[in-house]
Order: sequence, then structure tokens, then C-alpha cells
Amino acid sequence: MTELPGIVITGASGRMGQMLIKTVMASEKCKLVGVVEREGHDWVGRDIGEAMGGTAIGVHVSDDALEAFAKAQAVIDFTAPKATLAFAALAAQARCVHVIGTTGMTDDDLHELSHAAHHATIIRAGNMSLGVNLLTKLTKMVAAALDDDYDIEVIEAHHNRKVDAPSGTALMLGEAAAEGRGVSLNDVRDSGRDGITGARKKGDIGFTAIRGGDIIGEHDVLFAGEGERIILRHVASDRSLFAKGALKAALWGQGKRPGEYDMMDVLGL
Ligand SMILES: NC(=O)c1ccc[n+]([C@@H]2O[C@H](COP(=O)([O-])OP(=O)(O)OC[C@H]3O[C@@H](n4cnc5c(N)ncnc54)[C@H](O)[C@@H]3O)[C@@H](O)[C@H]2O)c1
Ligand SMILES: O=C(O)C1=N[C@H](C(=O)O)CCC1
Repeated sequence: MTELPGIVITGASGRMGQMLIKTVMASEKCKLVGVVEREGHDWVGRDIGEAMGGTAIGVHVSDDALEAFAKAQAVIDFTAPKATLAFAALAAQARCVHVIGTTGMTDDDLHELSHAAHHATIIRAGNMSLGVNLLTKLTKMVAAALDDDYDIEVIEAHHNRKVDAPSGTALMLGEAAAEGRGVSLNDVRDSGRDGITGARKKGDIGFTAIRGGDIIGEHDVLFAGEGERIILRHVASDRSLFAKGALKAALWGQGKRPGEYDMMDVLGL
């Protein structure tokens, strides 16, 4: 009988960390072999089942990522940019698939990740849900069909604890819109309007970020023309959506050659 792939979850106490742990534990296709938190966190050393308010499961929270990764076939990582870069080097060393949900990475961070991907299988997406990845395709199609008489705005809403803006999903959608238009997002990106900004520049792709309460994640791509508006929308109502997508990616990545992949590859879109 073949062994089930072992999975490590980083950021164990986080909103996504806890959801990922529950998702892996409920799956018959893999097993939870480790959970990692940052050094000094008060969950380090505790049984993760108990730390999450349930019964002990025999997996203890560690702050030694390399030791945890060495026992695993995949790491699922929804933490913070600097932590994710450090984990990428360790996952490459431990030869495990690195699934990255962390958002807010800079161009320099992404460049560094590309280096790690020479030796490791990295699957990264600003949103792991099927719905958003489909919406990304639709956004590209609609942007390609319309000219720049239609202003494109990506409007996103998230909970009041989110630290990065625009969201990773909004940037995915903006990239898709730019690709559809045949332009580079860096050349047309307009985020953070405030004050006397002047009229909207034709061809710009705008971003608006709403933060409040417990909103899980909502994204609209607005195409505003003369006399009509087209709105493509995705609403996430449960974080398990992202966790299930990430687990699918971790299993899909088994045996794949080193390199950078995304959810479009995983979902075959
Ligand atoms: N791609 C997606 O589908 C998707 C979905 C939801 C959230 N996210 C992203 O995932 C990330 C986490 O979101 P969240 O809401 O769970 O945040 P959170 O703040 O609740 O959790 C982050 C966790 O990472 C831990 N952490 C930070 N540095 C660490 C380190 N060096 N070692 C180990 N653990 C470390 C923190 O202690 C915390 O527990 C964000 O970037 C968010 O945008 C992506
Ligand atoms: O809660 C978050 O943070 C989310 N982050 C992702 C993003 O930045 O798009 C996905 C949705 C939830």
C-alpha cells in the first residue's frame, strides 16, 4: 500500500492556517505531518488539536520549519511575504512541493521566488478558488473584446485585519484585464486615488480596496462604458474554499518538475 503524502501547514494559528489544518485532517488523500508557527508564538510546543480548542492529535506546533518540512511531501503556506521567502528556500532544500497563498509580495520578492523555483516545485496564486480562477479567464476575454472606451476598475472588499492592498486576487484580475488589452499592468495601474487626482486617464486599470468587519473576500471587475456597465463578480462566503484549492494544488504538485505553477495549471483552465 502506498503512503499518503504528508503535509505541513505554516502559520498554524492564522485564519487560513487553522482552516488548512482542518481541511488536511478531514482529507483521506493526505496526512498532516507537521505545523509551523513563528518563533516566540505561544502555540509553539503545544499539540495543535488542543491549541485549536479540540482534542490532542499528536502533532505539535514547531518553530523549526526545516525539521518539519523534512518529514513532508508538501508545505502549504499562507503567512507573510518574508516568511514565505524563507520557507521557499527550506522547501527546496527538503524537496517538498511549496504551495503559496501568501499575498502582498513585491516584484523583488517574486524574483527571489523564481530562483527557488529552479530547484523546487512552487505553486502560487493570489486566490486558490475555482471561481476566481474562472473569473480571471472571463476578465481577460471581456477586456480583449472591449476597447478602452470601457474603463476597467477592480473593486475588492476584505476583513479589517487584512494588511495588503490591492488584494492578491485583485492584482490577478488586473493582470488578466491588462493581458486581454495587450498592455502591461505596471504601465496602466491606478491605485489609491485621493485628493485632486485629475480626470481618469483613458486606458488605466483602477483598483479600489474596501476593508471592514469580517468580509472574507469579494471582487468585482467593472467595465464602465457610455450608457452601460458590465460587472463580473466573485463572492467568497467561506475560507474553506481557499483551503480546498490549496490542498488540491499540493496533491497535483506531487511528482511535477521544479518550476513555477499557478492554479490555472492545477485546474487545467
Ligand atoms: N491565495 C489565497 O487563496 C488566499 C486566501 C486567503 C488568504 N490569503 C493570504 O494568506 C495570508 C495569510 O492570511 P491570514 O488571513 O491567514 O492571516 P493571519 O494573520 O491570520 O495568519 C498569518 C499567520 O502566519 C504566521 N506567521 C507569520 N510569520 C511567520 C513565520 N516566520 N513562521 C511561521 N508563521 C508565521 C502568523 O503568526 C499568523 O499565524 C495573507 O497574505 C492573505 O492575503 C490568500
Ligand atoms: O483574507 C485574505 O487576506 C484574502 N486574501 C487573498 C487576496 O489577497 O486576494 C484572497 C482572499 C482572502
